[in-house]
Amino acid sequence: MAPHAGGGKRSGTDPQEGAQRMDRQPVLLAAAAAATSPGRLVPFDLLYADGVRAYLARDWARAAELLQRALHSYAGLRAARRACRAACAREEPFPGGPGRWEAALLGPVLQRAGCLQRCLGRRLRPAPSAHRASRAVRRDFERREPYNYLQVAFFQLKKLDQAVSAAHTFFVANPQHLQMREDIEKYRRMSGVKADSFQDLEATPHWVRTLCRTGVQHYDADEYLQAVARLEESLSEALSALEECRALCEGPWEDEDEEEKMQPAHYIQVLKCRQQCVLEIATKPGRISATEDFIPSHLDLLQFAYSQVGNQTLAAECAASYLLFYPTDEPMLEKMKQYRTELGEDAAVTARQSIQHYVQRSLMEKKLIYYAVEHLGETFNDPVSDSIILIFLPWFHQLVTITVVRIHFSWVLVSVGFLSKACSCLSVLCFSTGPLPFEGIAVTMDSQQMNGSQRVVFDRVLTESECKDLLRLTKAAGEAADGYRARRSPHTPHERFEGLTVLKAMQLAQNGDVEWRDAKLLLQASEKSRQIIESYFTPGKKLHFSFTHLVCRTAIDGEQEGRLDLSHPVHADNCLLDPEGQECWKEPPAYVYRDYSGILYLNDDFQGGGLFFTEMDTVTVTAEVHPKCGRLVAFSSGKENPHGVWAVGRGRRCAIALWYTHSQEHAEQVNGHAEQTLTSK
Ligand SMILES: O=C(O)CCC(=O)C(=O)O
Ligand SMILES: [Fe+2]
Repeated sequence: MAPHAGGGKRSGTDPQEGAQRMDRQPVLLAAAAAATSPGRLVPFDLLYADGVRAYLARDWARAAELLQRALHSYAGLRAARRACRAACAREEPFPGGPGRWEAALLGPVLQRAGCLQRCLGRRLRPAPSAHRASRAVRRDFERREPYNYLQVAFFQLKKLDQAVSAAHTFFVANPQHLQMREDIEKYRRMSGVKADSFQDLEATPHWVRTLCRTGVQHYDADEYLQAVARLEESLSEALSALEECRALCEGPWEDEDEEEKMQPAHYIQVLKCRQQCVLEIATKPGRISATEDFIPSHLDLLQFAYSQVGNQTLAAECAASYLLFYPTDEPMLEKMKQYRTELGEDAAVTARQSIQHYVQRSLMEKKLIYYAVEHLGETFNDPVSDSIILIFLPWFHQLVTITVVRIHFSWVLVSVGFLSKACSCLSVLCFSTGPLPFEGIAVTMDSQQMNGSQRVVFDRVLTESECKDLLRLTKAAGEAADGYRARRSPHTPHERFEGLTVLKAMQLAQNGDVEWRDAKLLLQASEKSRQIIESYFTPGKKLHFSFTHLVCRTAIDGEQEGRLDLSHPVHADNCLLDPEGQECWKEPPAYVYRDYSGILYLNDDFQGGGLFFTEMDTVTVTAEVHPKCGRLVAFSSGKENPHGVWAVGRGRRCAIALWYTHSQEHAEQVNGHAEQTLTSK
């Protein structure tokens, strides 16, 4: 059975565009046919066009070879650009005083142009201009279209594992592609397909995470030599991931000719995007210790591991590097003192150069952005969390105060389409989060498996009998004398909607309409979810209840025929989605202070009602969650997590919707009061 019988062109742009160009340039065609000589990169669009021709002629072996070479050339070209951008970025001057800020912003623009041209000229043979593929072909590569052809070719060649990894790689970038979804399902059912063939060949090396995890495992097992080796590797991977992220901040270029003529406004966008990279690398990718961020926590563990294997010099170097992030960290300062004594006062102890460079560069780029905010009317919503801001003290405080007063917090979100793209690659790094505070709970899906960031599914948060009790609570509340009845859903005329808050549950218990035990269970379930979500996403940083709502959605019989709407339209929980503008406005009436959302499901005996996540366009589905008793889905409440609920076609779907905030000011008091009342019962 062929996944695509007929093997015709299925989607994407026509690579024959490249072929037309090829006809006009026979010399390059010869180059495409020739073996790649060292240092020579055959233009990827030519290889692609040849590959697709072979594909259409059903010459599978040649198609596979050419398409693979096209991908290889494309990767080589990107690597050359990355290397040049990195090299030219290093040349960007660090200004010395306030008078030179303007020059610092404008200077690099001019300098880079020349630098990039020279660098690419040295690296790319034939000349850089030969590598300028048409926009359509570039788009195909961005969408991983060559893998779509490749999987068919491999399948025909009976190279099943390669077909599967090509299919998977394509699917990761095109999760809405139904045909490929079906093919993947077919592959999964085929005997002879290994589970580990489902690899994303374009992913930030998946082994980074493995490295990091094994590093921590060795550390936990007191195997410090091995721990040091693995942690050093994963730290250096993180730093190169940062370079990669920074390089991606500068593209994709609409027109590569533009690349050499970068405008100041674009440079500022690039700087903002790079700040996002700092966030993605230094914080979000996950904490390997309970409270610190990715890079500093590596340094902390390394510092200890080196001291255990007797290398005090390197231990001291890691401690000094760590202090660049947390300069007032008492325990580390204490250790530093100890290392100095052990090594002798004369020994020079300095932070690692790579870490110094990272910290200094982030700081300087942030300064440039704030300069632009202040003087050039730029807006900036600083993505970097307050723990990282410590790096920027004391300078940061002073500047923030001035800036904040001047612009009255009117920063808006950075609207750079490529930003999320550039940075999403990093959220797959070592996502090993804080330990869960309860036994028996399983993480069923993490952000990577859900194709997004800050998303997770836990199972077994409630037992079957707890779900039953809570469902009984919803029934009893619905039947209560005070008319707490289901109304038509605010979201759809085809469903009824009942909502019960913790406070309401208590009042009903007081009236004897529901059981105290069940009302108490509602509170306990919310608190348990809060603790799970806090320890998973924000260990060490308190999450308060913002709002808790036990919601049931019931299909109205006889009103489901031909229904096309959703039970809950796609939305983000703390901002107003604007799919056309690819924006999400963090302003009222959105609940802007909500930081994390959770939904704890109670049942699955209904039809439809799945929760799904989309891209900002609200139509490209990236992940789905099927409700069932005890399943808790949690995610950050912002624009990175637009979500909706499929129509409930039959039955009643109940779940506790939970929202949390870091802001004490917006914390819901009800749960606190409820707790006092209920614990006294
Ligand atoms: O019930 C669900 O699965 C999601 C509900 C939701 O997104 C909301 O109430 O904001
Ligand atoms: Fe929501």
